[in-house]
Amino acid sequence: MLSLFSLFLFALLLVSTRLLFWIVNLLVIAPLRDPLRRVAGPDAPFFHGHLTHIGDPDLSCVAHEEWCKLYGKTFRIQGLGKFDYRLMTFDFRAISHVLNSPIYEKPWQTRSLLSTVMGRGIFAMEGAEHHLQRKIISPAFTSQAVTALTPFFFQKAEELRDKLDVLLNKESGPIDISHWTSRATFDAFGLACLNYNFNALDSETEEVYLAYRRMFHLVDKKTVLRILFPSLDKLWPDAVAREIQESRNVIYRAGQVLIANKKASVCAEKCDLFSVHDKDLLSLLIKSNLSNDPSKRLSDSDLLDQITSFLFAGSDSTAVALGWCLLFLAQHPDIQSQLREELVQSPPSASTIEAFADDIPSYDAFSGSLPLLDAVVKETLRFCPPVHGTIRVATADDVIPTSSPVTLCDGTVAEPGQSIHIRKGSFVNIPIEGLNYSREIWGDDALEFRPQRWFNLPPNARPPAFPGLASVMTFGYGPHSCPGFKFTLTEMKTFIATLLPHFEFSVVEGQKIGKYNGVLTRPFVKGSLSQGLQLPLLVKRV
Ligand code: HEM
Repeated sequence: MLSLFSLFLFALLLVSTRLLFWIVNLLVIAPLRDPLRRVAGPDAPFFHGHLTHIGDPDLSCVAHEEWCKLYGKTFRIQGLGKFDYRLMTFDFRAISHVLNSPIYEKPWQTRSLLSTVMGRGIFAMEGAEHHLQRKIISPAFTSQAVTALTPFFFQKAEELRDKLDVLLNKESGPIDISHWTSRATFDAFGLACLNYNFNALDSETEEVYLAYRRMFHLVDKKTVLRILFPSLDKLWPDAVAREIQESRNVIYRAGQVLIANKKASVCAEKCDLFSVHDKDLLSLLIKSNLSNDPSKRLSDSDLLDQITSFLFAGSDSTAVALGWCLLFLAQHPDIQSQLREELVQSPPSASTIEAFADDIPSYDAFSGSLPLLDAVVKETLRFCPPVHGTIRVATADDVIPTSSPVTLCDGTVAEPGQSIHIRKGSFVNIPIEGLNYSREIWGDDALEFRPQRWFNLPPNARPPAFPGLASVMTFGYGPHSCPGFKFTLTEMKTFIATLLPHFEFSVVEGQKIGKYNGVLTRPFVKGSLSQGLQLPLLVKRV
C-alpha cells in the first residue's frame, strides 16, 4: 500500500512536471513556431522587452519614430521577453483588420482589471454580448442625446468659473487646474449620466463621489502580479483589493436606489416610453432597455455596471483632456487671446457648441461660427490623447493584411498584399499617441501644438485615408471605439467657452509639466512627482 507521503510525492512530481513542461513550452517550444519571429523589429535581451519604451510618453515618441524608420509601419516588439513577440503597427489596413475582426479581443488581463473596478460593463464584453450592449447604449450617445445634455455641461462650467473666482479672492499662487477640472467633470457626469448632483465642486465629502475617486486612484496602484493573476484578489486580497471592494459596495448601494427610483419614474409613464422628460444617460438606458426584447434586457446590476463603466471611462478622461487643453493655451498665449476673441465675439449657446461636436462634414458646414474653439479642442485631443495606446490579443491563428511593405528578419521585404501571419495568443499593440504624432499623417510639424492645422488638414489626416473618430485616433476605432466622443467634444468646448472669456491662464515660470502614464495620461510637475499628479497654472481675471 502506498503511504500518504508517497502519494504526496507522486502528486508533487506530477504538478512539477506539468509546470516544467508549461515553462519549456512558453519559453522555448511555442516561440520557435511563432510566425512573428520572421518579422523584423527592435532587439532586446531574452528577459527584457519594450513595454517601457511604448508605455513611457518620454520614450515612446522617439522609439515609435525610430522603429518606423528602421522597419516600416509594421514590426514586432518584445513584450516580457523574447518568448513574447508582439506586433506593433501604424498601417491603417492592419489596424482596421485587427480592430474590426472578431478574432481579436481585449486581453483577459485588461478585461479582468477593468471588471474588478467597473463590474461587467461594456468594457469587459466581447462578441454577441458586446454587440447587444452597444445596441442598448447607442441611443444615449446620438447627437440629439448629447445636445440634450449640454445644459448640464454649461451648469457645471459656470459653477467652476464661479469657484475659480472665489479662489482668486483668497489665493494668488498657482491653482492645480487638474484637481478642479476633475471635480467639475465628475459633477457634470453625475448630472448627465444619473441626473444626480454629487456637488463635488462645492465640497469633496459626498460618499459616492469619494468612493469613485478612491477607485480611480486605486486602479493605478494595482501591481503587475495582481493584474496578471487576478484570482489572487479573491484568494488573498491585499489592501488595494479590499479598498476597491469597499468602494464598489458604496457605489452599488447608492446605484441600486437610483436605478429603482428612475425605473419607477420611467414605468409611471410607460404607456409612452419616449415621453419621459429626463434626458440623462440612465433614463435613456432604462428606456432603451425596456423597449428591448424581454429576453435580452439588462438586469439592474448590469445597468449599474454600465453606468459605473461610463463614469470611469468618461468623467476623468474628459477632465484630463480639459486640463491639457488649458496647459496648451497657457503655453501659447497668442492662441489663447485669439480664441478668447472668438468666444467674446460670438458667445456660444448649446446649439453652436453641439454643431462642432460632429465630425468633419458638420465642421465644414459650421466653420463660420466657432472654428478656433473646434480646432483647439481637436488639436488638444490629437496632441495629448488621454489614452496612450490600446492592445488586442489574437484568439486564433490569423493573417493580417497590410498596405505598406513589412521588413522580414532575413532582410527580404513582404510587399503590400502579402499578409503577416500571427498565432493565437499573440498581442497586437495599437499606438494611439504614435498615430496622432505620425509625421507621415500630420506633416513635419506633427510634434507641435498647432490648432491652425485643422483649417487645412493634410490629405493623409482626412477621411477616407484617415479612419479615426473626429479625425484623431484618440477615441479608438472599430466596434469597441469610444461611444462618448461627441459627449467629450461637447463638454470640453462648453467648459473652455465658459472659462476663457473670464480668465487668463499662464504657466508657472521654470516649471516643466510631464506626462505620467497610468490608465490615463495625466500631467505632473517634473521633478516633483512625489507630490502627486497635478497641473499648477497661474489664473488671472481678464
Ligand atoms: C477625452 C475623453 C475620452 C477618451 C480619450 C476616450 C477614449 C476611449 C478609447 C481609446 C476607447 C477604446 C478603447 C479600446 O479600443 O481599447 C474608448 C472606449 C469607450 N469609451 Fe471613451 N474616451 C473618452 C470619453 C468617454 C466618454 C465621455 C464616455 C461616456 C460618456 C466614454 C465611454 C466609453 C465606453 C463605454 C467605451 C467602451 C466601448 C466598447 O468597448 O464598446 N468615453 N474610449
